[in-house]
Amino acid sequence: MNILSIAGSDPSGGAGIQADLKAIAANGGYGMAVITALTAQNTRGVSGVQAIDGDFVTAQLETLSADVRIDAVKIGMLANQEIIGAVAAWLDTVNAPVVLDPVMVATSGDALLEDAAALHPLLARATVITPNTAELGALLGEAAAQDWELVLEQARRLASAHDVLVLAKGGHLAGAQCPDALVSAAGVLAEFSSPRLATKNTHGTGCTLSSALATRFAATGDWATALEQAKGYMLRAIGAADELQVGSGHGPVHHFVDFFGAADPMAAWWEDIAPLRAGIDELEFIVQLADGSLEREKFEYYLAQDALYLQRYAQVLAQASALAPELDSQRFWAKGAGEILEGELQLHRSHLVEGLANPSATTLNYVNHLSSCNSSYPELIAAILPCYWLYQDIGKRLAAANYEGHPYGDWLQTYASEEFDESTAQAIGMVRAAWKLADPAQRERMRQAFLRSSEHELAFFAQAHAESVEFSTA
Ligand SMILES: Nc1ncnc2c1ncn2[C@@H]1O[C@H](COP(=O)(O)OP(=O)(O)O)[C@@H](O)[C@H]1O
Ligand SMILES: Cc1ncc(COP(=O)(O)OP(=O)(O)O)c(N)n1
Repeated sequence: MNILSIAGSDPSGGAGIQADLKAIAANGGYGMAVITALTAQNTRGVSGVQAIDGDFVTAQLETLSADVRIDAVKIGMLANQEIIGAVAAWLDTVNAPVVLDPVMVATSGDALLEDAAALHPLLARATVITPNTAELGALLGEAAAQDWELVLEQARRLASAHDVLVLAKGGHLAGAQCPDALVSAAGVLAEFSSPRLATKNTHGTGCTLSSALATRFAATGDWATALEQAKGYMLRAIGAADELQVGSGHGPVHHFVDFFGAADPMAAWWEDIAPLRAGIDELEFIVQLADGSLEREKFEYYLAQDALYLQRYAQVLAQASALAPELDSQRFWAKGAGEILEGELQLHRSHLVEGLANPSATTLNYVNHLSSCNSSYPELIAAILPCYWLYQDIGKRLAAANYEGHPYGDWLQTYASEEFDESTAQAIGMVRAAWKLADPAQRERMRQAFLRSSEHELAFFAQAHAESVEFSTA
């Protein structure tokens, strides 16, 4: 997908054309750039602006569109009326979706456009306009809204006045959440909210979000989907902004967080439990399960406890779904809960002759640990993860040991399927994403929740043989 950014240059690389090209590439597009203005700018502010001649902006645009197919256009800083006129005239000659970020003022407070009203001829030519609260107010000739209801109301009026979609953004409001909504003259079409991250490094968020939105729309053809994806990307990029050390003011977001973010914490956690994993492999229960010599009574004891555990685990997954910050993770955890209730528990019951037993102390300890994490989404999913990851890991070795006529053959196969691999990879990805957004204290609580659950897994496998487990990863 070829995405054109028409915008100003920010030499610090956090906003403007430089941010646009990074965000377009990070979202899978091929970025192109027509420059409207040079700024002398760093993370502390703008010290100068030199606009490009309107005729030369036209020359850049016409030369490009004479040769290259353009799948979406993102417009940022336009500096003055002459450039706005040049861009508006060129837009009449092309047929591509247009995301217009009506850049007026930088985070530092410096003006980047002479007059808000000058943008009016462009508004009806755009497909989506992405004003922040100050820009939304300025386009309507009103004060900036201070609450989300008024932002949505102003966005609806702007959409109606110019027959355009408006992306209302709540980044500048107070509160723990940052809501964004796609608004038409008829009202809100889609709304996505994210936690407000505690960082001063938000330089270029508007440029980045609008470029990601244009790119994701070119790829998906659906504005709501594009916004959901762009917002998720934005959150990850802001979440990793502090990893970069650029300037002493408002630094940039981490545009390539998905490629070059900090060393993978999940790999470190997996290493932390390496001795524990080796301990599980050596348990009599696992060894005998693999070679088929495990007494049926012990297998049934384990299965009965596991069935009790899974009933509770399904509730914990449902709770993770309820706490999840966005749709993909809500769906994933809810689906996991459903699969346990409809699939896995059936398999257990098919092996059990009698009704379910009472939970053992080991089982209760494990589910109590999960419950103790259930008010914090990051900690809860970190506690949930070992049950996916360790079973997938052990499942591979058990499946390899399976043989024709193995007494527990169908059970050995369950955790070695491609579907389970996929679910485990997704669960790891979601914990990793939550970790990236967490502050250091919360990251440590997540790690502890993961380690404790891993210990409970070891104890759980050991209980049928009443093997004593003295293990701590602390
Ligand atoms: N501290 C933050 N935490 C999470 N998201 C943020 C934060 N600040 C801005 N955003 C998001 O960045 C995007 C750009 O928003 P905003 O800051 O309102 O626009 P602009 O950069 O144009 O002033 C929005 O999706 C907003 O929710
Ligand atoms: C050259 C240039 N263009 C736009 C901006 C403002 O960008 P924005 O994404 O609104 O980011 P903030 O800096 O306001 O967060 C800019 N500074 N320079």
